[in-house]
Amino acid sequence: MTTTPASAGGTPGTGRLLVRGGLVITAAEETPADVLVEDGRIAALAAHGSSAAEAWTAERVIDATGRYVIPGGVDAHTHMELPFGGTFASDDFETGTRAAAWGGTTTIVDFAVQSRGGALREGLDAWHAKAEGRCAIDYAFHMILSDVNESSLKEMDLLVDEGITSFKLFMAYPGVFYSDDGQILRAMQRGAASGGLIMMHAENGIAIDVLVEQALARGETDPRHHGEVRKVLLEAEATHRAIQLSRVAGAPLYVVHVSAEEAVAEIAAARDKGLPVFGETCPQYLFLSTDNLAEPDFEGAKYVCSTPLRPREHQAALWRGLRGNDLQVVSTDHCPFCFSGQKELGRGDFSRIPNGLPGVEHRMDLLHQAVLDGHISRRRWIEIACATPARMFGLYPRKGTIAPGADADLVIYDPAAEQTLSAATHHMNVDYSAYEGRTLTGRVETVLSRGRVVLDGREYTGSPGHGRFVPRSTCQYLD
Ligand SMILES: NC(=O)NCCC(=O)O
Ligand SMILES: [Zn+2]
Ligand SMILES: [Zn+2]
Repeated sequence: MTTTPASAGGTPGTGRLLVRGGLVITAAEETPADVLVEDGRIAALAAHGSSAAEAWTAERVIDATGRYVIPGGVDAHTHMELPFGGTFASDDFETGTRAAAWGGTTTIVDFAVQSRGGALREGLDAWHAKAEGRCAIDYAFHMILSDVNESSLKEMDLLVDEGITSFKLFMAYPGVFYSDDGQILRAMQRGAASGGLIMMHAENGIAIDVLVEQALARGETDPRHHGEVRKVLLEAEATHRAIQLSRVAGAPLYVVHVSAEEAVAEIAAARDKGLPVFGETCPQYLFLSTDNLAEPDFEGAKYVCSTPLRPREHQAALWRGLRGNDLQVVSTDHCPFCFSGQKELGRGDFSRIPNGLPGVEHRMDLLHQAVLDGHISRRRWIEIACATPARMFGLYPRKGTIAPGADADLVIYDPAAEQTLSAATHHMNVDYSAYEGRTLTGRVETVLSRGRVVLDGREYTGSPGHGRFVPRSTCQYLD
């Protein structure tokens, strides 16, 4: 084990802190080691009881005996304050990043939005203004392209240069975020040239809108019909089409919020050919299903998101995809809307229910439960939740691992603590929990963000404005 000194930087003034006695888990290894933090960075690791570790002194020593010491989570898909369906996602950057910290996530990558007819710059400036001075943890941005034209294509290059190195396109939501195949191909070509990674919402939105209209005409207005019209075949078809377009453009492709077995199969087939195609899924597709969408008295609205929740049988393919690396990342797609006053906008018309689920607080814990349930290994947990999202989006090794020189974004995790998820106890600004009453084993105990303790033995010690914008390099998962 090395004891490399930290380079200058990080968070000056946070001093020296020592995490003693824990099991350090990264994507690469599990090591019983002490971790020395200096000025906001990892300074060194050394085996418990080694002469190097015994010689260390620090202003604060955290006893991690019986605990895991893991990298802070990297959630590469959040939507704080997203405008959608005439309302806004209910977490802003202050409440959303605080909830993320409670759940052991220390970096989010949120989506700045280009409005139709607007410039990328305007959208990016607006998102900087929303986030600056408010975040408890570090943050970065992707850019949503809602209007691919000559000028926005040119702007893509400028954004890559300033650390916005990924762009989301939508094959869904005609008239809102939707891009046609020609626009998609052009954006992919531009991304291929500049290193900007294209992220795809892969659902055939044109066909879905026909089915929505027909369903409503038949009087099928309940939330469960949202799942029925957004058919598996239309996710698979769009995934296939996106892959073919990316091949034509010579561009890598990252498919977001994959929910259907058939879509995983498309990604797996592309990867079998050696193509740079990657997939992300989310906890809601792994733990929830159309049974939730069918809950009576409009309760199913709590589970309306797109791509939609699928029948439970799809979950096995998602877990298999995560184990076999056909899917690389689990992000939350955190996009909360309160049941009262927001989800209720769609009473009598499921197509008016704002799309999205809360989840930024629970990703690390749900995936730890998946370790205990035998779906993934401990190291794979850290790989899909920390290391790979950091590499995929140009944040590694500053984020996503525990190594000398990395930011001291650390989580002391109690693998034996029991907790019950509930809206009464969560920290997200939303009036329901998608996991109400679910009992999990494992809980975040203490969290460091760049060496600063932001959660201290389940007491919140963070503050808005500690979190900084992190410009990203281009995708490192292709290296
Ligand atoms: N996923 C969802 O339902 N809402 C957020 C927007 C998106 O990611 O498509
Ligand atoms: Zn999407
Ligand atoms: Zn999203």
